[in-house]
Amino acid sequence: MSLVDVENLSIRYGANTVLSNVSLRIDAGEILTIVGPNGSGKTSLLRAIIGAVKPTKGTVTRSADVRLGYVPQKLHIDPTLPMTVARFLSLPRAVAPAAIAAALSQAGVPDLASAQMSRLSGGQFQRVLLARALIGKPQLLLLDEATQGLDQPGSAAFYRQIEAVRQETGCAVLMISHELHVVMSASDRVICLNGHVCCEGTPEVVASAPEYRALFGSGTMGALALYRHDHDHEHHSHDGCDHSQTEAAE
Ligand SMILES: Nc1ncnc2c1ncn2[C@@H]1O[C@H](COP(=O)(O)OP(=O)(O)OP(=O)(O)O)[C@@H](O)[C@H]1O
Repeated sequence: MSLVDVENLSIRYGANTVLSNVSLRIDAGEILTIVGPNGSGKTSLLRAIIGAVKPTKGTVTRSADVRLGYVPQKLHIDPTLPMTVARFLSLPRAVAPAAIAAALSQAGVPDLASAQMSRLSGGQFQRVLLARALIGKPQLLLLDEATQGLDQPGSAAFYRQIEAVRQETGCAVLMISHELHVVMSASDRVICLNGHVCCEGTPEVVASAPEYRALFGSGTMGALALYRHDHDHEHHSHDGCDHSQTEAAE
């Protein structure tokens, strides 16, 4: 059963078309990763899925009453503001201490309830954001480059936690990531985005696809060649890809 159906989605900001004719579905319980260079429309896609951006064209259909949990890329909290983790998790609505404890435990940081937000390490902070997303018992967890700023072991541990959460709760996960070599192994399916869907499939299929290699290179699963897009691959007319539009938008 699909939780979200995106059909022929296009998003334009003024004259800038950032997504053209993107279609995808997210099924219950699957881990789907979106990869793509900077400015390729990943965040815009995610924001359209949660309803924060209106499609210019196309539709986003969420299954009735689907519960979403969103882990943002970053959240700035004024370091001079005293606030415990438990208090933070009770904003904007009060949450029972047992629910806070359960969410923190699921996020892998069971002992942090009374810690000060300003004293958390980067990895602990991201897990608290994960705990916040888990409080509503989401059926779909959306993560927007949630490991930005963490070192490689830190992000690998974070993604293992995500897999554990999926295992425990059965939620589906949609994540955006630049750390392809790390998330690829944790994903059931990968979509490579560059204003349009360049290629998609299992991690193995995407990693060996010429479109993916053109974007990310092939060394260490592309990890060393991020963000380069030479447009040296060809699209066939039947795949509906139009790079001229994306390039004009960049
Ligand atoms: N609210 C907005 N108004 C105008 N332009 C926007 C808005 N949000 C994003 N953009 C532009 O749309 C393009 C795609 O941005 P988006 O954040 O979706 O890409 P991204 O793939 O997530 O990028 P990154 O990897 O750098 O986070 C960028 O050129 C960006 O400047």
